[in-house]
Amino acid sequence: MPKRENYISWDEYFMGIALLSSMRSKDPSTQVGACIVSDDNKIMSVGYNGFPRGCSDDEYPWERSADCSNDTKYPFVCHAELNAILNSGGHNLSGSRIYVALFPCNECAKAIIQSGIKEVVYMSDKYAETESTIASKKMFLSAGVKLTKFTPTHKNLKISFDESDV
Ligand SMILES: O=c1ccn([C@H]2C[C@H](O)[C@@H](COP(=O)(O)O)O2)c(=O)[nH]1
Ligand SMILES: [Zn+2]
Repeated sequence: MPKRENYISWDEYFMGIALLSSMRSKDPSTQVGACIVSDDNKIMSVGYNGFPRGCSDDEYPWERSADCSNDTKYPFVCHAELNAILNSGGHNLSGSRIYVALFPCNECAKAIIQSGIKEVVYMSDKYAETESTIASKKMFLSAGVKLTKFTPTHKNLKISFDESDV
């Protein structure tokens, strides 16, 4: 019997894991997932955006705007990329790549560069016009981090939990 032909690429596999991770996010507006992969295609860590441990999802605010910035999510939420870096358990991330649903902000860009990650594969760049993203791109360029827009060959992937589908 010939091998299956319609299998997913490495990029689709790792971006798929980043997107699956993002589905754990409680952020009602933007769910971000990240997956860090070694140069020999081993998954080193994953993360998604959420409040730090001990900071309840039900007590901290999910608002995008308020009179006081501490009544919004922004000072408190830990970004997907930073969570993925912190979740890697201190492993050497030099030469790895990170798959992200959303182009990293300037704070995540600094953490990505300092941890030795060499490539960012991103899907959405919806905040491309913001100062944060412009600063990220400037730093990535200076630091020699490769930026790759994710180009899938499959438009959608289906995951079924129906055991009769196995
Ligand atoms: O690099 C990034 C940038 C943003 N995030 C998270 C932080 C927030 O939870 C959302 C953005 O919310 P908006 O309502 O779209 O402003 O995305 C991240 O994880 N990584
Ligand atoms: Zn960020």
